[in-house]
Order: sequence, then structure tokens, then C-alpha cells
Amino acid sequence: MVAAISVQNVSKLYNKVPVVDNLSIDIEEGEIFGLLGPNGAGKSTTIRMMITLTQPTQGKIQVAGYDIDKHREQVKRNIGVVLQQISIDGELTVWENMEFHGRMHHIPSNKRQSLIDQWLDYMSLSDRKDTLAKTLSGGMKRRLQIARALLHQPQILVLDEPTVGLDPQNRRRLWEVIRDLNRQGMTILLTTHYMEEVEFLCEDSGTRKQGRIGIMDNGKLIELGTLSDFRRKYGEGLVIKQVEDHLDYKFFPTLDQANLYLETLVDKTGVMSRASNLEDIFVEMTGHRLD
Ligand SMILES: Nc1ncnc2c1ncn2[C@@H]1O[C@H](COP(=O)(O)OP(=O)(O)OP(=O)(O)O)[C@@H](O)[C@H]1O
Repeated sequence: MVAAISVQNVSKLYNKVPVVDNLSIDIEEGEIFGLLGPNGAGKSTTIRMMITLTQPTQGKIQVAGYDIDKHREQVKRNIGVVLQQISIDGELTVWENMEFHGRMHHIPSNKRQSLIDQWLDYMSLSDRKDTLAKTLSGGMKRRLQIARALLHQPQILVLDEPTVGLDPQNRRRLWEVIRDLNRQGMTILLTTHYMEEVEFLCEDSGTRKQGRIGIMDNGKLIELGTLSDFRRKYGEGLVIKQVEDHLDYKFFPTLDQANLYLETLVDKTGVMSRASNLEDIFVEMTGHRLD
């Protein structure tokens, strides 16, 4: 099966410094994939290379089987993109923003009108058709960006930090949209520095496969797998001990084993056990917190 996105030994150097360093990832068709890492890890640069906005210094990237160097148009046709910066035209109405994108992609008029209606409805923006985009709330602007990215019916949706700057309610709403699109079969790649975002989006929802998480730090992919894989590898149980001004983390294969260990301690002051989460595992992998 052709990978939806295939990144093979890709590096990007700025001023001779690698900001993406020999990265290889295959994102499968229909998969939801979260690229997690701190600011400056190289996530946006990776996305920018995939969507042909910047060229890799070395390595090979294919999107829907098309090489990003040789087949830029096919790559653009197969991929919908929501960049971190709000990129809609504030002086145009919601409808005009959609119309402009549809024309850029040469979607015939009849089909264009019905697709605009369909996606504005899906994103709950139908009643805002004639509103100037600059007057929309942050959450609405983001939904418009997504509606626009989906208009040319791409197979793959790429979102760079989709919920930055959104309040918890709007963030949750976008997560539901992203999960629903994935349930309908769309391949989703998103970057984020929010642990809870990948935990929510890449969890096993019952109706679709658990998504994978790639952890990036200093331009390198340092871990790749599902949250269950990580918890199995690093430990599902944790004992945390306050030592002077910092916390000591000790991982155990299961929570039961962590609890048993806690029981054996004579002095339990400042010690607790609990199930490990992605944040604990991230700190264990990288030696530092995400924020
Ligand atoms: N055009 C550029 N010229 C020089 N350096 C750049 C350029 N673009 C990015 N960088 C540097 O590359 C590194 C990775 O940046 P990148 O934006 O890819 O990280 P990120 O993980 O997406 O973080 P953020 O979420 O903050 O964007 C940073 O140190 C950044 O300063």
C-alpha cells in the first residue's frame, strides 16, 4: 500500500544548522498522526516541506505517492493545509474566502457552490456566509480555515498547531471535528505542543484505530508509536517522590507494581503512585518538560 505521506531521511539545514535531522516517517492512509514536540523542534519546517512551501536540503518526500519535487500540483491537489497563522483574507466574506480557494483549485462553478455549502454547513458557518472574515471569532476563523482546506476534496489534511490560541470550548469542538473527519476516512497529520491534544486525538475511539504519535526534539524523531506502545515501553505505573525542590519519577510495568512498591516504603511522606501519562513519558524520554 502506498503511504499517504512518506518522509525518507529528510534533513533541512538553515545556516548549516539542521532544524530537521534525518527524519523518516510513513503515515498510512486513513491514519491520524500527531507530531508532538516543543517550540523549535522542527515540526512546522517538516510540514512546510511536505506541502512544498520549502525544499528539503536532503531526503525524499512523497504525498499520495507523488514526489514533492516532481509533482507539486498533484501534491497540492491531494493535501488540505491549515497553517498555524490564520491565513484567511479578513477583507473578504466567509463565502468569498471559500469561493476564491475553489477558483484557485479550478473547481467547476456548480460543484464549487454545492461544496462551499456542504463544508460551511459541516463547520457550522452557514449563517456567517456574508460576514467579513476579520469580524469572526478566533474559533470561527479556524473553522473557516479548515472548511477552506477541505473544499478541493483532499485525501489528506495537515494541521499545524490547529488549536493554538483557542479557548477550551473551541479547542474541544475542533478536536471533535478532526476526529470525525478521520472517522470518515481522511488521513490526518497534525503538529502540536499540547500533550492532551494528541492524547485525545490519538486515543482508541472504538470506531477507528488508535493514532500514532511521533515525538520530535531538536529536529530528530526520538520516539514513534501509539500511546499504549509508549506506556508499555516506559511503564504504565509511576511512583513520584518529592525530593527537596524537585520530583523523582520511578516507572513500573503496571500500576499494581507501582502500588506494591509504595506499600513497601517505610516513610511514605511526599510519595504517591498513579498511572503514567504522556507528559511523564515525554519527560522520561527527553529529560525536560514540554513547555
Ligand atoms: N526560514 C528560517 N530561517 C532560519 N531558521 C529557521 C527558519 N524557519 C525555522 N527556523 C528555525 O528552525 C527551528 C525549527 O523551527 P520550526 O518552526 O520548524 O519548529 P516547530 O517545532 O514547528 O516550533 P513552533 O511550534 O514554535 O513553530 C527553529 O529554531 C527556527 O528558529
